[in-house]
Amino acid sequence: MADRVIAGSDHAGLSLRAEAVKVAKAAGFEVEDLGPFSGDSVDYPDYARAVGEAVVQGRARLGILVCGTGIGMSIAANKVKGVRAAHCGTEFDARMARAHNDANVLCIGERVLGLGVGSAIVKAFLETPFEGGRHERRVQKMKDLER
Ligand SMILES: O=C(CO)[C@H](O)[C@H](O)[C@H](O)COP(=O)(O)O
Repeated sequence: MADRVIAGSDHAGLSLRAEAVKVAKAAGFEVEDLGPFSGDSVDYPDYARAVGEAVVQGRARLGILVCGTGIGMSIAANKVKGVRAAHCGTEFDARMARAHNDANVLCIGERVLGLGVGSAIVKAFLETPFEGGRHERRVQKMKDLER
């Protein structure tokens, strides 16, 4: 079965979400795109919840959330038990979020990053594996905080 990514945004993240979907498909992922599909104003917590729950339920291995800044999405997604959402502003952030934190949801801001930098961050997030080792213990301690 193909590796799966699930994506969502609010109205402020439509264009970067579309780019993220293209990047994920080009990297070989099967993509589920939860929308929205018009520019009407919507509420980011609704999409953060939908993507976060889908990842935790195993419908996709990784999630991508885009809003204006990425901040609201990350705050909301991290309230879903089992989500480790990382708000990333650089490719280095994205690589470390996967390699060290085993982040399962990427949160990015279209109004801050634009499409070029945003797409590069998505690519870095999707292509970086979790390193394990000493980071396993730390990730487990984060999971313990949820109990
Ligand atoms: O949640 C956010 C800020 O942390 C997002 O950037 C939203 O996209 C933003 O708040 C939406 O703002 P708008 O004025 O309703 O377009």
